[in-house]
Amino acid sequence: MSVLKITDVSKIFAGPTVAVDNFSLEVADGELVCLLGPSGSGKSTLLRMVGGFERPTSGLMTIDGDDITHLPPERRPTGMVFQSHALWTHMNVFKNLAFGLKLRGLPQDQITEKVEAVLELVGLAGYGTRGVNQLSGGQQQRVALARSLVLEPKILLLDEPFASLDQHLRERLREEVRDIQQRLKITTLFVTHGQDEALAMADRIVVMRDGRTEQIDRPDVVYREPQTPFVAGFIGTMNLIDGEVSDGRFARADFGLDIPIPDGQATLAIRPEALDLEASETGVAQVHRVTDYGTHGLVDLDLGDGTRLKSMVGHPDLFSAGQKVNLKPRAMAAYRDDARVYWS
Ligand SMILES: Nc1ncnc2c1ncn2[C@@H]1O[C@H](COP(=O)(O)OP(=O)(O)OP(=O)(O)O)[C@@H](O)[C@H]1O
Repeated sequence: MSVLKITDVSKIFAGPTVAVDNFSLEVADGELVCLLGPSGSGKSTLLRMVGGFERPTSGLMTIDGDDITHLPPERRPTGMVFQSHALWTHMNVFKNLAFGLKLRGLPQDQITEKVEAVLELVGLAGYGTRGVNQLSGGQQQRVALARSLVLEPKILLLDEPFASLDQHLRERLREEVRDIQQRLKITTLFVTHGQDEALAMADRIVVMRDGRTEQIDRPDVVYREPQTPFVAGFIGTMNLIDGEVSDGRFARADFGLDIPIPDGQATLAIRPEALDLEASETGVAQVHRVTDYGTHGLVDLDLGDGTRLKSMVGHPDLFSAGQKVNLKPRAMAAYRDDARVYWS
């Protein structure tokens, strides 16, 4: 059952800039969907429209069947957490969380009960009397999350909530938020331009480009079966090589396998972990650099014309700069005119 339904929504800013272009999406009950895309692809604008902070130029949005397209934020069953948490620094943690409940006219004992429960949920039990400025960045972001959750929204909207935090804390918080989201089974729309975050947290990822959907799928599917060269290049590390295919063979480099598509231009996509190397004095590529990461190695290769490729290897000590190698892809995809025409 879908809770949130976005149908043909567009947002055109003066300029004109088409920030969101005829976008449709259904989010199921309890699902966490990540909007992932490069800067300017319209993620934040879309999220802000769902939260009521931006008015769509056209289109329809419903929550549980009710039209919310033109409702102000406070009349929607949504809770939004912003990148900069926007907590009230002149109030302590408890008051920050209690504020919205007070506006709703809840009695004090219920307010206290709900605030304490949500502080416990985000791992900040006992922090109620702390000033916001006496908290670390990560704790402040937990309070911001708690402030949304305490109002028990049907849909949680998160706009790059970890962007200002360091890598280590970001990884911890995304696990915590995912745990909380799953425990509460709260339907969540999450904006990020971090692919790791999307792959780690999402039930489904919407890859956005120029205000449109490039692909919607489960994280593993987006990673393994990117439908367009844009998605292939955007998610994870990918070797993308343009060239001609003729009689099933890639003209620029012999990969030793047939690519069964009609002759013509193609973009090949091969993951570094799917590109095996075989040392050979007549190899088609030359090793440029070998980096040993301990758990694995990364070999940078040159196809001879300046094209760089990467191969992930289990034994980096077998390779050295200047060495010639043959390329043995175990899996690849071929794209033509922005569509996937072959994959193995
Ligand atoms: N208030 C505004 N007025 C005019 N143009 C805007 C406004 N807000 C956003 N835009 C434009 O709309 C487009 C989409 O912006 P948006 O912020 O939604 O992208 P984003 O994918 O969230 O990017 P980022 O990851 O950098 O936050 C951009 O071209 C942006 O310049």
